[in-house]
Amino acid sequence: MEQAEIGLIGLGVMGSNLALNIAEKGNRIAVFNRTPARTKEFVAEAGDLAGNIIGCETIEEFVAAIRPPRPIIIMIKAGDAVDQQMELLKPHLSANDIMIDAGNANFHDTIRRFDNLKDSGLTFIGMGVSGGEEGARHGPSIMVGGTEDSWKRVEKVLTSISAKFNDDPCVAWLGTDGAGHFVKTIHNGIEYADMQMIAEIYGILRDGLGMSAAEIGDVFGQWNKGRLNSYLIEISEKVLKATDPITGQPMVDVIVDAAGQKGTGKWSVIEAQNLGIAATGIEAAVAGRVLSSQKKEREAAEKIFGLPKPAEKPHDGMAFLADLESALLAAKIAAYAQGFAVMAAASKEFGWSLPMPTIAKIWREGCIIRSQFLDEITSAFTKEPDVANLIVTPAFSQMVKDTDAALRRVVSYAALSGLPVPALASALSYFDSYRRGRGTANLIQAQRDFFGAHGFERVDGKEYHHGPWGSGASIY
Ligand SMILES: NC(=O)C1=CN([C@@H]2O[C@H](COP(=O)(O)OP(=O)(O)OC[C@H]3O[C@@H](n4cnc5c(N)ncnc54)[C@H](OP(=O)(O)O)[C@@H]3O)[C@@H](O)[C@H]2O)C=CC1
Ligand SMILES: O=C(CO)[C@H](O)[C@H](O)COP(=O)(O)O
Repeated sequence: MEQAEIGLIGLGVMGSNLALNIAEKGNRIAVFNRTPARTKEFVAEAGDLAGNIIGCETIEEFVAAIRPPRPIIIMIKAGDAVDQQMELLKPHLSANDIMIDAGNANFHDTIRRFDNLKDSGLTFIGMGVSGGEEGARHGPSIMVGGTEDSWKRVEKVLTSISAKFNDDPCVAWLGTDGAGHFVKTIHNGIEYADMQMIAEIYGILRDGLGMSAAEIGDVFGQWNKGRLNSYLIEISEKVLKATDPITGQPMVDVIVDAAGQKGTGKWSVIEAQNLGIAATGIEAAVAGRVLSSQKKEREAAEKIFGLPKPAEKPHDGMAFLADLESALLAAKIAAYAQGFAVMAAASKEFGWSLPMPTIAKIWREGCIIRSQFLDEITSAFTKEPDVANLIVTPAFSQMVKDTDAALRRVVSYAALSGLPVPALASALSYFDSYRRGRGTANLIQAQRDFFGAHGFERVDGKEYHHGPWGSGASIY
């Protein structure tokens, strides 16, 4: 039997769709799944594509079915499962074979796996894949980390299966070892912020203005034709207009308001903190999911405090809807600017030289945060690849100037109505902090010096000084 050019392990949601995508693009692929019944089922359901697929029930059979040197994609549950799978695979591989972890790995694990294989003759690629089930099947955005040589060996097949924005493939080599998985993690962090902000706007429309799910869906449908055009707004409209087949209620109204999370948002926040970058939108989104999951506590608290009466409805409903649209854009700018700032800091820290314009480019199609907005980010970074913060580029500073007043009005309305908008409010505070040359940390420095003799810099000199705090202060 003719050998396959590539192998794939893990026929779950992502792996099975990626395998069909690879087969459809004319590549012969061998597949293996821990539970063999799934492999049989997958091949049986592959239809016309089955001719390009070799289903294997054992690892030995799987490895033998791929032409050396073998590129092998591992698309399984992230974490220990990947280490276990790699250990099972390793003894069967030969020099120059490449193991490609395509799951949502923590980039620290990717660096460790990359280093562990360095002297083995085998190669490791850590590859972020975004786009969910549909993306995997018809064209995901792919973020590759590893050696440049290993990238060149898989570039052709990855380019063939990736999403395309116009004719540009949404796949790129972003740097060594953990670069690809780091960028995927921040992609997901931004995804969390974007989703949280959309949910907060939904909350204002539902609980402040009293709109039905379908009416809110219409609003998002309108916005999707404008500056907020994006996959997440598009699916929000579809979700809000869907009906529960069991009760006939809007589907969204019968879903428990407790969000799951698998780790990438939390990792984004941890890395941002480690790198000293304020990623307030992502932090708010992760905290928002945590609070959402404390449903019983929230219900008990509502019994104690009740809910505040919503503020008086805005007199000009249409103007307020326009404010909400602008507010969402303003907050989105803050979250994306923060995400890119985290990547810039990581690039320096880990020596990756992450290409910001390329990252924005490969997020324009295929991935969950794909949008028109990312094309504008691509243009801004192409003009100024090393800019400190996206919000100071000419295009984005103008957008902020055009929208920040609306964000202020929306956050004020939400605060007066007792409606939680942690991500929108964090974006406003971020702008207000970032653009204010003289802040209030002088008082914090004085307090630190008072209780801990930490010293402070004076506005009229560079050396550290202590204040005249008198008795009771720790320096006396
Ligand atoms: N779903 C999504 O939208 C996206 C997911 N990802 C990432 O892709 C990866 C796969 O996700 P997804 O396809 O959704 O997951 P699924 O739950 O659909 O599938 C999980 C797969 O992992 C296999 N598996 C689990 N544990 C082990 C193990 N110990 N050893 C070997 N195989 C194991 C399962 O095999 P078995 O059938 O035997 O249980 C199955 O093939 C994850 O890292 C996920 O975070 C990335 C982008 C988007
Ligand atoms: O990577 C993805 C999308 O880009 C996956 O869907 C991931 O599972 C999303 O994260 P979480 O489950 O934490 O919401």
